[in-house]
Amino acid sequence: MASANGVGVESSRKELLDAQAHVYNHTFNFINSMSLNCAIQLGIPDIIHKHGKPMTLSQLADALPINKAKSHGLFRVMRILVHSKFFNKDVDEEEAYCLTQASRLLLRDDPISLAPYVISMIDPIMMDPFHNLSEWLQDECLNPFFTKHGKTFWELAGVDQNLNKKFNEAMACDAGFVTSILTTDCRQVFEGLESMVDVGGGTGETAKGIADAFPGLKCIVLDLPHVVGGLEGCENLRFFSGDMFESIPNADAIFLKWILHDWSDEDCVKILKKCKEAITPNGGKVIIVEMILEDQIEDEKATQTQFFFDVLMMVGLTGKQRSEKEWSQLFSAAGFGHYKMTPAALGLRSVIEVFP
Ligand SMILES: C[S@@+](CC[C@H](N)C(=O)[O-])C[C@H]1O[C@@H](n2cnc3c(N)ncnc32)[C@H](O)[C@@H]1O
Ligand SMILES: O=c1cc(-c2ccc(O)c(O)c2)oc2c(O)c(O)ccc12
Repeated sequence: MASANGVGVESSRKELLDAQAHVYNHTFNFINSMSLNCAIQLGIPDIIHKHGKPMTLSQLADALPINKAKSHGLFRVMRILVHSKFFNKDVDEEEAYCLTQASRLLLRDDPISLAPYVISMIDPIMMDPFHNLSEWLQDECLNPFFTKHGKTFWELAGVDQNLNKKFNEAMACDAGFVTSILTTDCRQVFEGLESMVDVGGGTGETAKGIADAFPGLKCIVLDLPHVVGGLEGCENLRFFSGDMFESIPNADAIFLKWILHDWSDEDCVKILKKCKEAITPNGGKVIIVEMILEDQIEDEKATQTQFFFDVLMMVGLTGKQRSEKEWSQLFSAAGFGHYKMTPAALGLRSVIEVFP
């Protein structure tokens, strides 16, 4: 209803238009992900890096295997990525593109490149299940991934070599950055250990980084046959094919990075009980690298990203992200006595040591 001076109409019209813009923005937020995927597929960060100085649109178009008649399309994709701070526009002379810290993390040959991670997560096999979310909420299936593919993610990764390779590379690319922090800022977590099993350690990059930093530490990577099959260890690192729900090799410490967030509370208790059986009595521990959902919202973007990961685990697997209270309930249910958290040791993720 119009107020006497019409302000009501104006503010309600502005509120309505803002709400409409909000709906449009969220409907097309995926274009950020798709533009990022496009830039990585074309190798744009590497091409700009190799150019050695800010690169104009025409120089970039000439360096790319694209149809030059579509250079304006390239401009429009780059405009999105400049807006989302993956590239800067240097305007000293002609407008030219340069890298930001985020796009430096997308350089293919960088030891901490996240390019493989983006490529894996934007793959249609991984993305399609999101279209089944509402259907899954109404059906009896395990998760939207199963609704879409008729298999669990681990079952499909066991038979689809391309999916398996892309995913393992995605997980591996997280290792370099994480181990550089774990073996410095969190060095005390590993000091004094003689043996450690990285359960679900993938292709071993994280364990290798830790084994290199602690030459006296005997490390084992336990993972499924389609992940560790054929992998060769080195001095103090070896691979072990098995099922963490069946048996975990004994060690002073069990390392669980991005494992428990994959699984339901019930499965996490099963895994943690197997870990408790495996750790050395009197001094053994479980080392967990995971997110800890905060109750109070401080950094909205970090919280949103953690919520993204939470829904990701619901869609792709049977897991979730957990608050400190939820973590402590799991530890208690698995028979552990106490825990020590190092919150945000790894930015969005924390280090949790759990003791019998
Ligand atoms: C999300 S990935 C994390 C990999 C690695 N920890 C990292 O952070 O990069 C989960 C890992 O658990 C492994 N996994 C799944 N089910 C398993 C099982 N039953 N026994 C052992 N490993 C398993 C997967 O093959 C995968 O390598
Ligand atoms: O275990 C994981 C599984 C998935 C995953 C599986 C099926 C999907 O359909 C999907 O979209 C994502 O994604 C992960 C991830 O993104 C991480 O950062 C760490 C671990 C995982």
